[in-house]
Amino acid sequence: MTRVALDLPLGTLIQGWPRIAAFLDGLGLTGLPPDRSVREWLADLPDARLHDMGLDREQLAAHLRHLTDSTAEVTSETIQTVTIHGGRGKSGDSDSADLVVRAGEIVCVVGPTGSGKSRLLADVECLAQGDTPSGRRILLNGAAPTAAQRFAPGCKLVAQISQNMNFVVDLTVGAFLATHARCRQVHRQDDVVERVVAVANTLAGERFGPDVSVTQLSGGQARALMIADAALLTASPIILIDEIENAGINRRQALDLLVAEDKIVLVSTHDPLLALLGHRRVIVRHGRVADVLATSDREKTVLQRLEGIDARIAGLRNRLRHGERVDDV
Ligand SMILES: Nc1ncnc2c1ncn2[C@@H]1O[C@H](COP(=O)(O)OP(=O)(O)OP(=O)(O)O)[C@@H](O)[C@H]1O
Repeated sequence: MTRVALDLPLGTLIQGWPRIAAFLDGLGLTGLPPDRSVREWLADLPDARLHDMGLDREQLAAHLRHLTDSTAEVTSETIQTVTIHGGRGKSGDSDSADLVVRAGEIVCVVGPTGSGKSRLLADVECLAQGDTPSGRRILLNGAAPTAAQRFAPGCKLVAQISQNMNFVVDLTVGAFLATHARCRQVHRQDDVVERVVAVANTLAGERFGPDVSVTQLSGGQARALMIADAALLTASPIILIDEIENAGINRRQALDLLVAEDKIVLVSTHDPLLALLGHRRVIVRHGRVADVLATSDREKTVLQRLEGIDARIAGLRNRLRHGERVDDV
């Protein structure tokens, strides 16, 4: 077992490694102290308990090591959890908790300007191993990523859709997507291209076709195209989004699309509607994870009201765009 995993709290290990959770459960080892490290727990496990299981301490450690090692060989298709472990803020205070994000979950990152939202996303983007200013370690299925997972260009586990996205190629949307589909060795490339453009058009306010150049897309259209591409064509199981502009893109639909594809989604945002669309939100303060809140039922009701207000603002925006006068709201 890697050092990182041995030093992890049991709770994190169980959440992050589903196979270990099942193994311990099968041995009747339930209700384990979530805050103790594996090393401490193993050392204190009574001999009688081990005897009942027909294992000695070494064998139990060896089984856990085997399960950890075999899950370390994960491919992009099998990333079930991303764990953000052991970080500290700008003044050196530790993050309030480890954060385990599961496939199909949206976690929003909120906090004042300069609080460390982008740092947190960047830590995930580079699969940090204590080598960034926050000291965070990112674990995949509970284990440290292999060198290939971190550095091999063909093994891109994390896709980032950033705020300042400029295309450096001058291709049409169709040619751009077809090139991507070819790189991914996707069958029936024409169908996929058509599907990505169609889905992007359901997200973007203003429609665009496959023949328009990517450099001519508006900010909202480019973001819609990248989200549709990330959901339908990119193999990366982890998607990071640095804000989705509120003008001209259906944010709920964009996130639903990624969740339907079982992606692990982290979104940094200042937008209340987007923040409440997440299943949970991480509150970042002075560079540190200060809290993690699950979106409550009352907040979901607030979200519905916000979406109503948002739709009215969108309607108003459209009328103004089309040169109309607005005498009422
Ligand atoms: N945990 C940390 N340890 C050390 N430095 C940090 C940490 N978190 C953030 N910083 C530094 O603080 C600065 C601001 O952080 P960052 O850009 O991530 O903030 P932000 O919340 O994304 O801001 P904005 O909302 O303006 O985009 C950066 O220089 C970043 O490197």
